[in-house]
Amino acid sequence: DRSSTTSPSPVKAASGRAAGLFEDLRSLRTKRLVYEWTAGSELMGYGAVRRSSLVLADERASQGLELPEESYILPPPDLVASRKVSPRFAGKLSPLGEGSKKLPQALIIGVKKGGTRALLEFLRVHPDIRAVGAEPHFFDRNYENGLEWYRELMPKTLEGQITMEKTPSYFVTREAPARISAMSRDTKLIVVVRDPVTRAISDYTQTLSKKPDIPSFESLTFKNRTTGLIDTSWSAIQIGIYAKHLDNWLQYFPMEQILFVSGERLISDPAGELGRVQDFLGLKRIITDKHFYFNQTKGFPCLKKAEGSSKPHCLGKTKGRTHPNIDPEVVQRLRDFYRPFNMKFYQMTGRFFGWDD
Ligand SMILES: Nc1ncnc2c1ncn2[C@@H]1O[C@H](COP(=O)(O)OS(=O)(=O)O)[C@@H](OP(=O)(O)O)[C@H]1O
Repeated sequence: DRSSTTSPSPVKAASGRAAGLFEDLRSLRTKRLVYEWTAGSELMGYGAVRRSSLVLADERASQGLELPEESYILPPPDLVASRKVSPRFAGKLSPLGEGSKKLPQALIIGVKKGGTRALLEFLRVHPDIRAVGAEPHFFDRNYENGLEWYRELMPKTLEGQITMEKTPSYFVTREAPARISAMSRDTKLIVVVRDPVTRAISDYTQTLSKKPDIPSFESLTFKNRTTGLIDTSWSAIQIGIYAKHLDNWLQYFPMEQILFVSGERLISDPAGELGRVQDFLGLKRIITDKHFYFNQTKGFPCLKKAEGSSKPHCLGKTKGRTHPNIDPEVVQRLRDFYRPFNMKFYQMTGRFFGWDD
């Protein structure tokens, strides 16, 4: 039943437990900030763009809003629906265009710069997964458009196929858990996490590529460089406090419904992480080692054959950028800052991600 809206008691139990764990965070020096973050943060807000923003890239750029990755700007739904069956859909959709559009049963909700595009592209190889290429931003920016609008964006699926989308900002959107739970409390959630320090630098590198005149990473990191006080209102820093964001999700979803993928392992052992994801989604392990090769030039694993194609496929040039060198002292200060939050996150998820060696 995908229309139920109330939470079962296990969710409450899980959230109670999480709340307890999170209480420990109060003892941290950062306590005051943790609680300030929940209100009025740019991250928690939505509604900057209420209309279908997916095709308004230029307009959004002029409003200073973040653009989706170039090649993933979605064409209008009508165009998608009327498109002739391409080789991309080979074996998944009959030439008659059979199947129906369903709301997603699984979502990649984050984190920004975690490796979400790689995960989605790899998952699309599976014959039982159909995914939207663009980021719909439904549960943050486009919620007012309604569920029918959202469903229209989805590809047609046949019986047994799983519909998916990825929008990395959901993980830090305060309203997202309640909204997703209202769509279906059975939604499976996947979070690709990455060392928060590297993630912050990656995030900064992306912003820098669009706005070359922004201040240095080092100066944005601190509220006051002399005292070493970190500016936790800077989104590049805030997104990496995974334990705090996760706490919000646990108010609506039990831990068993959330899978954490290691962004680092997704690079060093893509087949291993994909195995876990396929298990979590209840799918046969079809994506294996055989699907990947390590591309020396790219420096990343790539697909031997992309979805519906016979050609090798690496992610685009915005994935796997060279990061600027950051003052090692600043990196160390950030490591110290994140350590307790990382520990809490390992404790909550039951997985050691190894960011704090
Ligand atoms: N196979 C493969 N190829 C290329 N890149 C890979 C791959 N696997 C993971 N990554 C890492 O993905 C990082 C980008 O993360 P996201 O796709 O989540 O970014 S975004 O939030 O959607 O913009 C990107 O971050 P940067 O290295 O900082 O560019 C990559 O490190």
